[in-house]
Amino acid sequence: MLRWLTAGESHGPALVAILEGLPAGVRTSTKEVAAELARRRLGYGRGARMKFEADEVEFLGGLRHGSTLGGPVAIRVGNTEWPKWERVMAADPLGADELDALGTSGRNAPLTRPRPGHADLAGMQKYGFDDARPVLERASARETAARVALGTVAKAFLAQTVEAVVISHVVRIGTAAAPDGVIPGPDDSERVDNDPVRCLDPEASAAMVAEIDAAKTDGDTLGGIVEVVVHGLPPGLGSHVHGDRRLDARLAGALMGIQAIKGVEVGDGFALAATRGSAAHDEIETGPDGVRRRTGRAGGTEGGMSTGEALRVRAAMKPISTVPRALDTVDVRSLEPATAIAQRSDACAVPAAGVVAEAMVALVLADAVLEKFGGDSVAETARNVAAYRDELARRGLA
Ligand SMILES: Cc1cc2nc3c(=O)[nH]c(=O)nc-3n(C[C@H](O)[C@H](O)[C@H](O)COP(=O)(O)O)c2cc1C
Ligand SMILES: C=C(O[C@@H]1CC(C(=O)O)=C[C@@H](OP(=O)(O)O)[C@H]1O)C(=O)O
Repeated sequence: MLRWLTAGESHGPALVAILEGLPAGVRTSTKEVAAELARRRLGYGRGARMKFEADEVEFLGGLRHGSTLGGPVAIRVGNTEWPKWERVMAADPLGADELDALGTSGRNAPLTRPRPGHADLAGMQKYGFDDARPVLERASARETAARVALGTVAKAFLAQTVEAVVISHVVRIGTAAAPDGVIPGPDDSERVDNDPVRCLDPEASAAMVAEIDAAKTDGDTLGGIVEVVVHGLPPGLGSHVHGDRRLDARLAGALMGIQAIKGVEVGDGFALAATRGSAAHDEIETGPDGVRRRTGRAGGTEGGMSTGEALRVRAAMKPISTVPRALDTVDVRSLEPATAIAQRSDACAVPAAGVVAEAMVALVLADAVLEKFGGDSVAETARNVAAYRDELARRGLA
C-alpha cells in the first residue's frame, strides 16, 4: 500500500526520502516538515553537530500548493555540513591532484578502529572495506532526518482522515525513570517538547538531566526508553488473520528498524508476563462512548488489530556507541589491540529517538489506514472512515 525509502549518507550532500501510495489532498508544507525536523535536533545530551548543522528541507515532488497530488512524495533534506566533506564524500572519481590534496589524514583518515556497538566492524567484514567510513556514513542516525520528514506527511494524513494524534515522551534515561502511568494526552505535545529531555514528569526530567551530566563527566554515554502514544485510532487496523498483517508486529518491526533500538514493548508487555490474566486484561464495558476497555494495559491492540483505545508502544535504545572514554577494540589493519574511534558524538539521543519513533509509528499507521479504508483522495478515505464509524455506532459498538 504505502512504501517508503530513504537514501543518502551522513556527510553527503543530502538525504532523500520517498513516500509512495499516499492519496491526493493531504495538506502539508515545507514549514511543517522543517518544524518536525527541528524537534528531532533537540534534547539534552545531543552533540555539537546538532548546533552548527541545519536541516534544509525541499519537496522535490508530489506536493503542489500545500496539497499532495497522489504521486510519490519526494523530500530532500540537505546536509549543511556538505562543503566540508565535498571531496571526502565526492560521488565521482577524483583526479590525481585532488586525491593528493585530500591526503589520508583529517576527515579522510582511514577509520580502522571499529567502535563496539556501532555498525563499523560487521559492515567492514560484510562489504569488504578496511575503513569504517563507507559503513558509518549510512549506518549513522543522520538518516532518521529523512524518516521524520516522511513521518510528518504520514501524521498529516492520519490527522486529516482518522483524526489520530501521534505523540511521544521519554520514560527512561539510564537509571532515571518517569513514574508509571504518566501518559501524554493529545494536547501535550508542546509540554513534552518544552522539557529538555521530553519527559512529562519534572522530577524525573531533572534526574535524567543529572544522569546525562554525570555520564558526560565520566566520558560515557546513555540510552533509555521512549513511549509513543496515538490517540483517536478507530478499532480494526491491522488483522489477526496472518502474522505479517498484525499491527503490533508491523509497529515492532518499524521501531526495531531505528538505529540503536534494541527492544519494543506494546502496552504493559513485559510487566504483563508477571501478572495473572485477571489483572492483565482490559475488561470490556458499555458506557456513553459505546463499548470500551476499562483499562489500557494492552496498549491499544488485541489480536493484531487496533482496539480503538490509545495505542501505546515503547522502544528501548542502547547507549550511544561512540563512547568518549574509548572502548577496547582491534585495529583491523595491524590486528593489534587498540582504542575505538571516539570523535564528537551525542552523549544521549533518547529525546530525539522519540521523535523518530513517532515518525515510524505514523508511517505504519498510515499504511494500515489505507489498507482498511482505501481512497485515492483524503476526502474519499475520510468518507470511508466516517461510514465505518457510523456503522459501528449503529451496532452500538462505538
Ligand atoms: C537519533 C539518534 C542519534 C544517534 N546519535 C549517535 C551518535 O552521535 N553517535 C553514535 O555513535 N551513535 C549514535 N546513534 C546510534 C547509532 O546510530 C547506532 O548505535 C548504530 O547505528 C548501531 O546501532 P544498531 O546496532 O542498532 O545498528 C544515534 C541513534 C539515534 C536514533
Ligand atoms: C547527524 C546526526 O546524528 C549523528 C548520528 C551519529 C550516528 O553515529 O548515528 C553520529 C553523529 O554524527 P557525527 O559523527 O557526524 O557527529 C550524530 O551527529 C543527526 O541526527 O542529524
